[in-house]
Amino acid sequence: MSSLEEPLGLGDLPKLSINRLERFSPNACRASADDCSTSNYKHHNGGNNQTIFHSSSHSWHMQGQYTDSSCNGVDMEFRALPRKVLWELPRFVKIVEVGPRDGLQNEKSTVPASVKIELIQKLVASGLSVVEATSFVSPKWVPQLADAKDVLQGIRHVPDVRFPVLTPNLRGFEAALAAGAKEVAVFASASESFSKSNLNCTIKESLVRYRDVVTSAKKHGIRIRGYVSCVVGCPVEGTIHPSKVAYVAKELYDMGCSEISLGDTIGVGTPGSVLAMLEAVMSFVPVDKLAVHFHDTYGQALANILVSLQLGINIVDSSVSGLGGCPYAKGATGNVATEDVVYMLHGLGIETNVDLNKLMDAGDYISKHLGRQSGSKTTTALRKLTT
Ligand SMILES: CC(C)(COP(=O)([O-])OP(=O)([O-])OC[C@H]1O[C@@H](n2cnc3c(N)ncnc32)[C@H](O)[C@@H]1OP(=O)([O-])[O-])[C@@H](O)C(=O)NCCC(=O)NCCSC(=O)C[C@@](C)(O)CC(=O)[O-]
Repeated sequence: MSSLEEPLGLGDLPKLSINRLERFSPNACRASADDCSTSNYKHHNGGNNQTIFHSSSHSWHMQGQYTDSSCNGVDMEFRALPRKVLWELPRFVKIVEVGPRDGLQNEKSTVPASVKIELIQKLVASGLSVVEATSFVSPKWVPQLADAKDVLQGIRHVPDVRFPVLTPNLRGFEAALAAGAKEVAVFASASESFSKSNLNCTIKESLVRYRDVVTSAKKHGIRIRGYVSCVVGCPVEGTIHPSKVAYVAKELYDMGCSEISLGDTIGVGTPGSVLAMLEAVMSFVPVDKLAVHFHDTYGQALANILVSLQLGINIVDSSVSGLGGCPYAKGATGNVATEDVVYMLHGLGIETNVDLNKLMDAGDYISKHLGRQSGSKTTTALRKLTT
């Protein structure tokens, strides 16, 4: 065996003392409630009670062993680490499930309305409180969602859940309203080329249309979400400058959208490019009005979500089983899988109100219908353990 293949012994780690390594274990400092003060499970950040570092977490490393006051032998520098990483995270993240819309709009075969309705009911049963149900768009452009009215009819009795639907223009808004929609979403782009291929109009023209939709929605007391797509990259134009994203986000916010979802439509973002984009947008739109929407083409979505949470965002879009892609963005894969997001958030001690097992059942249901394996790594791993 070459030295590279040999496992490292503790003595090979000169920078970490053995004491430190022992403490970095689930059983370390068990008696922390007695030995260590737990008084530091308060939230800092000027009383912002959204931040985390609380004892109700599921993670061993947050169960009480790290405190400010003296705990015999515990290295201050080491104790600072989880604080540094976790301090600014929200306690609760609202997940906006977009699988039935963003996911199924991209399927080659059209999924029957009855299956969509059952999927939505299963998603709701898992605890999700916002499920984007469908789109009132041209059936010529997106035939997969031509049954929007039937889907909305099928879920109209489901209580206490928000079901936003996409509306590209006044016509779509009126159709959604007639079908019983209580919440709609308009979707602009930060890329001129993508706006033209997705909406057949310029960014400015789309904003004019959306102003009409928002005005009408306000009259009817309908809540409106605004999307910005291509927030870091466009399939035609390549890199998108953060200032373009900030401009469109601000326009949508100023016209009355209550929440702005920032979509990395082709999944090219990294924590670096996402950070720059979010900084620009946050100069114009309050952070509590922002959501992030990552596709996982390059496997960066969870990292991008984490960096977004660290900046204070607490609304995350995702798609059960990682369904999706984008009909106008060749090669773009699905949204980040909701199961993977929930697994990560719960691992960080962040609440979601979502039951992971029930969510995986919903994912299994639609994956089985589509005749393929779940796109969720969490589901794949956990199912292997139980079969
Ligand atoms: C925007 C339009 C409507 C303009 O469509 P258009 O072709 O520019 O305009 P048009 O007015 O000439 O309409 C063409 C046909 O659509 C009809 N029409 C017109 N409006 C509607 C409507 N609301 N509902 C039903 N039908 C409609 C209209 O009546 C006409 O029918 P025809 O006369 O040919 O028989 C069209 O381009 C369209 O529907 N595009 C689909 C856009 C779409 O759904 N894209 C996928 C969304 S995904 C996304 O944007 C990204 C996001 C949000 O997921 C975030 C991310 O992932 O990053």
